[in-house]
Amino acid sequence: MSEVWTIRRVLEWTREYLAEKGIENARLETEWLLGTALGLDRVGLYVNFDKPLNQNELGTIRGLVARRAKREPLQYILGSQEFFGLDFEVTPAVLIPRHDTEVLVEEALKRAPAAGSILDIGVGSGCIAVSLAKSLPETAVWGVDRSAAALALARRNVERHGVRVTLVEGSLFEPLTGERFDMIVSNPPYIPTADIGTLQAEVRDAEPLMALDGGVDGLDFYRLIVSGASGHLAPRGWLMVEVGIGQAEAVLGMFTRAGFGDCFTAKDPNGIDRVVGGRIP
Ligand SMILES: C[S@@+](CC[C@H](N)C(=O)[O-])C[C@H]1O[C@@H](n2cnc3c(N)ncnc32)[C@H](O)[C@@H]1O
Repeated sequence: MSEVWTIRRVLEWTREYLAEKGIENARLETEWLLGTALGLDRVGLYVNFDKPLNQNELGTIRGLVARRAKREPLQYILGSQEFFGLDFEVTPAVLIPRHDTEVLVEEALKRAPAAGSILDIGVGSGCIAVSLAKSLPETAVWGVDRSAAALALARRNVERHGVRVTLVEGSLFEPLTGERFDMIVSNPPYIPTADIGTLQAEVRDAEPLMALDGGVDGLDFYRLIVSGASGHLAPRGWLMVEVGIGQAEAVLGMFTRAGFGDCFTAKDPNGIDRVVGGRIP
């Protein structure tokens, strides 16, 4: 006799299965996965609790749940992540936007000229550049990344949100000869190479190494960005970067030694110094 799999039954079974696999928010994640597979929001799932699912629907759900059980990040499976109130497409070509990075956008918006120019180094999904372009429609926003696959996705996110961002491929300032900006922002790779193996499986095995590895002490990109920025900033131009836990002091030291003034740090919602900034004289 074939069993009847209702939404309620699949929800319960999947929640238990994912919890056994060590997924922390198994109930919530189950709802997201089923909702995506069935094209329903949370309320839609609940009002259809007793609806039996057909073989096609069960097959789709099985595929998504198997991916999550193998610790693929939920955002890659769902194909999106919210950042600064906007929905971004994400694929394994890019780092999943983190809410901590919103502090960098907030600090940039406090200081950005209304109609200037901003460069985002390591644009990835485009979450920072698109958020800035959305809030500053008169500003020329640029994004650079070494990854062609990341840039292709950033381009889709730029189009999705109807903004204008100039995207260029290359390493750091290399494709930007002769260009100067009123502000440079960056969330560069900052994990020390030796720590990458100790990261959560979802990050270590699924997110691009090129987005994570910051060299032996994690600070390689800050050295390169701080030393190169003055050649690409307009007078009084700001540089601001996201930093990892415990890196703010070292990065602030690089800013002051390089002659940046009005230096500051800003904390994320957990009270961790997350942004370092300053401007050239
Ligand atoms: C930590 S991710 C940040 C992505 C996105 N800006 C965000 O905040 O979610 C760093 C990005 O820097 C890019 N990247 C790594 N090395 C680079 C380089 N030498 N030049 C330009 N971009 C680089 C990676 O491809 C990745 O997209």
